[in-house]
Amino acid sequence: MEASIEPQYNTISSLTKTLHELISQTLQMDRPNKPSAISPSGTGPQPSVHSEQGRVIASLPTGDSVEVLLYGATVVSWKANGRENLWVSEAAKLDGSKPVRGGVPIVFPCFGPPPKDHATSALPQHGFARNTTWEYLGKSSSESGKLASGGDDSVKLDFGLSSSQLSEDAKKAWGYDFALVYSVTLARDGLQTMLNVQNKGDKAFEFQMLLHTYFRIDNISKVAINGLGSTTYIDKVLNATEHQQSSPSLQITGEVDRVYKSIKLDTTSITQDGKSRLDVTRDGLSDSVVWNPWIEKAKSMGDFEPKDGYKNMVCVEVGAVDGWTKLEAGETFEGGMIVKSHA
Ligand SMILES: O=P(O)(O)OC[C@H]1O[C@@H](O)[C@H](O)[C@@H](O)[C@@H]1O
Repeated sequence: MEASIEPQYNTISSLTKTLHELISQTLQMDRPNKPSAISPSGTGPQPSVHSEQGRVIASLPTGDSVEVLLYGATVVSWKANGRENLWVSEAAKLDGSKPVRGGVPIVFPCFGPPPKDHATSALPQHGFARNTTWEYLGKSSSESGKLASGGDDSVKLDFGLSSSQLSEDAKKAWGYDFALVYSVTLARDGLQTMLNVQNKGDKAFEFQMLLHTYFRIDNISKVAINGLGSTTYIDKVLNATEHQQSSPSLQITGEVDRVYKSIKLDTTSITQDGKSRLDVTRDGLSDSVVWNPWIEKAKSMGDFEPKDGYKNMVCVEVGAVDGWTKLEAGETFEGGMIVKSHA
């Protein structure tokens, strides 16, 4: 039986307070590299952050930038070295009417169509996080984490979503008391996106999560995905049967929809013409999905444009999707990725 929610937040200010408390708890967690404040030194150009039309845009003095829609906390652009690294469909809806086809939609609390016999069964495919409007919590600090740069070379944006912000339908379908904080750190040497999941209620819940990242690439026929050799995967194109990838490198020559489980190497690399293009490092997560819809599936998706856009994108999606992660009352989980873009 699902837990019922007691109304937690009577006012917007108590919600904001709770989310800020959550952030400060997050910042106090035992991490190898504690966050440091954005340098107020003023000795050189500083990162800039501004919001406009439901999105938050951060830029570094180098010109690198990131844009995050409040709808779904979807990262819709990440530019590094003058190049866009994310693919967004020309027909993507950015008005909150449906999840964004492109960028980095957040999949939570279920991946794919939820199983009928699970507490998520009444939710839509990939859950509610990608089609709910999040709150911008501010640029609380920069965080070096596995990124080398910090201080003036990086900026961290925090976004929050809790049970009280869900639509009535979503609350009814998944009545747990939770809080999510999504931290997007733009640094000179990469982008870090971390999802912190907290069980705020008195009942355990199970969830899956995934950062459904659409990477922009020049030409799919020149691309290889490396770091998934000797890994077991579920092939959703082949009736969800289980296989093992023997080759260290995957070339994409048709529809691919694979869930790689318990991956041994932390980093999955995308190479183009044999040269490193993007390195995707899992942090606290052990699964990844590789997806390219190819010709027919791209045609069948109304919001996928241009129709031959499958040649310019590949999804490498880090997550916890093999089975379920159980979070006891009061417990917290954190997972995400660090992506490096090679010029
Ligand atoms: O069309 P959606 O809901 O955004 O999903 C896109 C794809 O997302 C991938 O993560 C799934 O593995 C695919 O099966 C799915 O088709």
